[in-house]
Amino acid sequence: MPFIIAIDGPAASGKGTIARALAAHFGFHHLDTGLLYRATGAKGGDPVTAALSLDASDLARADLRSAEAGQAASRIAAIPEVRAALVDFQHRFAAQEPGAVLDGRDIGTVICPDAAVKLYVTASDQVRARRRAAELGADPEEMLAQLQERDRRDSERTAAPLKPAPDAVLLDTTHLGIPEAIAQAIAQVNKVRG
Ligand SMILES: Nc1ncnc2c1ncn2[C@@H]1O[C@H](COP(=O)(O)OP(=O)(O)O)[C@@H](O)[C@H]1O
Ligand SMILES: Nc1ccn([C@@H]2O[C@H](COP(=O)(O)OP(=O)(O)O)[C@@H](O)[C@H]2O)c(=O)n1
Repeated sequence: MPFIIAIDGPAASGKGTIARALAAHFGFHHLDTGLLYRATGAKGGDPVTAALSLDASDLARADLRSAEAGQAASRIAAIPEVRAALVDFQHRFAAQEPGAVLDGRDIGTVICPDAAVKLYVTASDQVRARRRAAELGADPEEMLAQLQERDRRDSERTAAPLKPAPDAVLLDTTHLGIPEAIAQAIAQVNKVRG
């Protein structure tokens, strides 16, 4: 049985940073599931067809990290048929030995409800906006409005909304530096791995 770590949370909370570090530390595979939605939105055309035909070149596009790609992703991510089209790929990824770390919005609730460890990573809206604005060279106030709009859409949709799984451990990174946040995540995994 592969060891699965599910990491969910709102935009720019530090999910990817923690997921990459956990995968490196434990020698696991890592999938940023947000990239699947970003690539689907960026591909254009019918989003269900786009989701079903994603290939490596779609996922390697240089523009996927932009704020615009994030907004487009969150719009198509509310369509149940788009989400359904991406489930198999995520399940196959999660089945890899010796383990996998997947980060997104619905990993602990829908995609991998039996994950060995579930983390729900948060940070205050202002801190998340500041960090993402610094990363993209954007205005923090505009970024705050964008992140809040995206979080609202992701939380209010009916299909796999953003919310913590009942058995998720909350990790608030508002006052944590990257090394501290990673250390806390590793400690949570070690509690389960023994
Ligand atoms: N604990 C932290 N302290 C300071 N900056 C952080 C922290 N965690 C992540 N970051 C930075 O914040 C930005 C968003 O982090 P990221 O891991 O991409 O979030 P997510 O995957 O949730 O969108 C990145 O620029 C990252 O380097
Ligand atoms: N498992 C997932 C991952 C992302 N998404 C959607 O894809 C968008 C982009 O996700 P992301 O993880 O790349 O976004 P950031 O948190 O990195 O800003 C989100 O706002 C969600 O709408 C989703 O619905 N389910």
